[in-house]
Amino acid sequence: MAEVFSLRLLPTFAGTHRASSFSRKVLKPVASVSASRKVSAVRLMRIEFGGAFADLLNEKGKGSGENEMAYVERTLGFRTRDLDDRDLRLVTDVVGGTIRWRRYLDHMISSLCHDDKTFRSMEPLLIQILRIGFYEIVKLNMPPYAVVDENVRLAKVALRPGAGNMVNAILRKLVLLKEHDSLPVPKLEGDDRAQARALATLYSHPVWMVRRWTKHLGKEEAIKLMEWNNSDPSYSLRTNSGKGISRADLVAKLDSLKVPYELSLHMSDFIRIRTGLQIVIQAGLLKEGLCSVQDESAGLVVSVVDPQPGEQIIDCCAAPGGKSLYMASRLCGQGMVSAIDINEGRLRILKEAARLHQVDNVITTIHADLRTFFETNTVKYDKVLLDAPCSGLGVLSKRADLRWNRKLEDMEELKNLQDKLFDAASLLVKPGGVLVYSTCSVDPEENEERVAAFLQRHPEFHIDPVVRYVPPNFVTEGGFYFSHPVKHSLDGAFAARLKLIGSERCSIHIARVSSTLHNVFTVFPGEHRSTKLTVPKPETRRGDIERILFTISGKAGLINKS
Ligand SMILES: C[S@@+](CC[C@H](N)C(=O)[O-])C[C@H]1O[C@@H](n2cnc3c(N)ncnc32)[C@H](O)[C@@H]1O
Repeated sequence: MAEVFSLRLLPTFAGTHRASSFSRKVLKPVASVSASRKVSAVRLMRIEFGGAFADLLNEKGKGSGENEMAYVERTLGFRTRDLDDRDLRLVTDVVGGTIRWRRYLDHMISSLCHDDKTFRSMEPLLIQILRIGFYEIVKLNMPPYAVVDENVRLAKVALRPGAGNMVNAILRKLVLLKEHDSLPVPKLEGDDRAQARALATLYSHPVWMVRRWTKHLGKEEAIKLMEWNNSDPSYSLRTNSGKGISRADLVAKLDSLKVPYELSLHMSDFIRIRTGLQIVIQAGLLKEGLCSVQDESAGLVVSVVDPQPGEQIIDCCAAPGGKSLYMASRLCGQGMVSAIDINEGRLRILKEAARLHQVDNVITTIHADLRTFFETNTVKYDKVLLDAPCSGLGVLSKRADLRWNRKLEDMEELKNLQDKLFDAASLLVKPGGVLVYSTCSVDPEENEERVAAFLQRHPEFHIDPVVRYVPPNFVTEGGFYFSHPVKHSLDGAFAARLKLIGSERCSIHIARVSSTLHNVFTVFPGEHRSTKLTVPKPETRRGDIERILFTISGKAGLINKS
């Protein structure tokens, strides 16, 4: 398709361009720069400044091209031809890799600039073009002079001739250094802090993550985890048995599309693919509801829940619905999955997917904040899944941009939210029922530590070891499920299965301490444990067991006054 030129003024990207870079007209033909390179540069701008996602999974196959082209036109001032399948793969690889290696690439780019100020004052689009060039030369080992040539041309047409000259000078320096095997990389020396900074650059992660992982895992394991996060992600497909599709049916489809695959070792309805996801998307397998993209590590969380036909299940943080859909399909049409989420838009996606997967007769969506849901809800469930909002530190290989968006401060906030949601979810469990707490994090503070804190507040629950539900190499010493990216070559995930004791097994004793304080004792016969809580409500009497247990969980204000 012929290139089309625009004479419009170029807009800013969230105010990040310098004025000189966009208040000018594009006059020169730009056909000589590859479409994938132009799209990659613009997509990187969108991800860094416009909140877009790094992966193309969020796009609906080829149709996304139109969207992409509109962004290209708005940012660069000219259109480019539509992307073909090969271009799409290239964009996915270059964008994912350039984002992952950002810290490492920036270190090298700034080392090859005159001074740090030159780097810091560069236009954002110029930085993206340089990052792409550095990534292609250093990590993809592409023919260096072709890379230099193309990136110089892109800088010239998208910015100005001077920008092209700068790209030329810096990339040529890089090529020379690479040829002499003397790339400017930091040395692993000095005290812990200096080493953490060096590791953060060498493996391109935020320093706080490196410090956290070296503390929790040790240096060697932390490095292995970072290497995993920097590797190309592989994906799994789950066959949609709810629609009567078997794994053999999906295998036949993949064969006909020539997409290489491996059958999952752990789950009978999963297939792993290393490459070819774009082909699967473009062939319409997801759109037709034949399968879902779901990591086996997430599927194993559903195995921990172990949905059985006829059960009432509630998925407390359900959207966009990967686990709800899988649980629904395992109910074989009998039972119910109530899917709550606070995010209405994401819940709509879940509803649409349920229809597509023909499990909408089993799934009911509820738009609510779990923290207050119990105030109006009276139903109790056999199984309660809390797939809590978390840092996502187990899925950094798939979510290339996430590492740069997460901040250390998020962790405290997330832990508080997780505790609140955990307490709220516990109120939905039937006596004798099951509560599963899960995350896609590898961080013990979001996993084991949250469970331990919960059990302190809720002695009415006890750990039900997951050994009966997942393969033994996924079971931790504490009886939890844990998928370790390096050990299992899957995303990181965690799940604890907790059981609420039957109410008949718990007795409550209330002793008056003073006119304003009562001690509430819950006694668990046969479990050799009891808990005591001093309740500051003189009116508190034997009352409703759940309300008292709720009191024990720390919400004394909600105790039944009757
Ligand atoms: C990890 S995601 C859930 C992923 C989902 N289980 C799946 O498998 O597709 C966490 C979800 O929690 C939801 N969430 C966060 N705070 C919530 C709250 N207070 N009440 C209900 N949902 C909440 C978010 O909107 C988000 O969709």
